Amino acid sequence: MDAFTYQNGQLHAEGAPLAGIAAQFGTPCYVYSRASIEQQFRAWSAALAGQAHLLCFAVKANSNLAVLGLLAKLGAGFDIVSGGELARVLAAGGNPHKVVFSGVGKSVQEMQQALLAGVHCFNIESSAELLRLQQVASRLGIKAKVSFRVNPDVDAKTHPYIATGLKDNKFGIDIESAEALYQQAAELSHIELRGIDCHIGSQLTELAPFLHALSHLLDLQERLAASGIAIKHLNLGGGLGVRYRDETPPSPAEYVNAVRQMLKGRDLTLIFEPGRSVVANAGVLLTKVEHLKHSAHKNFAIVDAAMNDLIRPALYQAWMAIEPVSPRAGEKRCYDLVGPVCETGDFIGKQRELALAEGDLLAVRSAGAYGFSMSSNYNSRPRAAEVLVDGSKCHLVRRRETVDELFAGESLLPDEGG
Ligand SMILES: Cc1ncc(COP(=O)(O)O)c(C=O)c1O
Ligand SMILES: N[C@@H](CCCC[NH3+])C(=O)O
Repeated sequence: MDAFTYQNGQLHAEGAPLAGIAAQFGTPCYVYSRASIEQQFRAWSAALAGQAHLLCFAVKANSNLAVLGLLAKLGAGFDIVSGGELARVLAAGGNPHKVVFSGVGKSVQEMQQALLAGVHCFNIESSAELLRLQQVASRLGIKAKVSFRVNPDVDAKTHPYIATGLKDNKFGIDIESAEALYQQAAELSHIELRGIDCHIGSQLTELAPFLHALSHLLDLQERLAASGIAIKHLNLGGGLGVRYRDETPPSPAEYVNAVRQMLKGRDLTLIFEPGRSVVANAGVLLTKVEHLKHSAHKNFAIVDAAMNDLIRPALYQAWMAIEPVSPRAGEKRCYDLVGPVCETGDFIGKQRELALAEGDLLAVRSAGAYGFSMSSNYNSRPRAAEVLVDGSKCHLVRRRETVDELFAGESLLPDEGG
């Protein structure tokens, strides 16, 4: 399902015209479709029907409270990577017992917060982290449930900045040395071994790397079982890709079916941590053309959204579709769409054939994942508003930041006079 369609020549989010949203809430503005988020999450759940599982939405992909709240109501668990994300999950009504805590650098304070909240599992990425967790847990008198994130040295065939399953990446434990670590953990008083975890990268468009990694995990599970360590769950992380342009990623059902085939006969709970595949295509970034700038060899459309609002093009050279909200007749030109930020890398899209005039609205598609959640205040730009559309109703789920808020925590030096 595509929630963003032209109706009477106007781009809509479900039943709401994007031009109306821009008029009401201003631009730049993120717009999400409730139906689209729910449909994608349900596609994952349906694929796992009849299999013991936990679906933990990766909060980093889109951490707006309203989005987390919708998913919590559908029974989602959450994959978090910070104390801040845990606080968001709790504020959105998420169940802490369905939370898995990932990330290479958990602080003492964050471990404590997660233990007290009663999270389902810590995904541990080093022996140093294991020993720290043992200390914190024993101080609190709580047993920490743990899985080790192993690095299976599998090429995810994605952008190098978002590949995480190769030996050179900072993530996970070399799968060769994992067994020794499980043995060490089994001796610790406040650690309870639960699972094996991996996440080899994001925006994967083929099944083979996932299944290759899974085969390594199953080998490890067998070796551990032979040495008396029973594993209850396998966590395959996130990573399922989406279509930005012409990619043809597997559906959640195709992916999950292939995994279930390989699991046959084993009594294991499956955990997944999907982020992008749930929300990317459920969101757009709405932006307005401020100026057109033509020279002999280049046409620029300067829009009011910039790299601080959406960093994916600048950071990964990511291609995001850009569509006019009210397509106009007239000559198309080849434009680079750039933001107002003072960086040459500040672009939203390059070489796009569009007919444009000042004041036109554009929708940057597939912006529901790693859009607002990666935005910043660079150039002292307040962060965008976020709107969640439900049918023809538009809910402002985060108001635009104000300039005063940007420096509210700052202070001038004390007066040095007299
Ligand atoms: C540990 C972990 N789990 C889950 C995810 C979510 O990945 P994706 O958005 O590709 O599904 C990520 C991000 O890549 C991650 O680092
Ligand atoms: N932020 C990345 C995905 C990496 C997620 C972090 N594990 C993106 O926009 O594609």
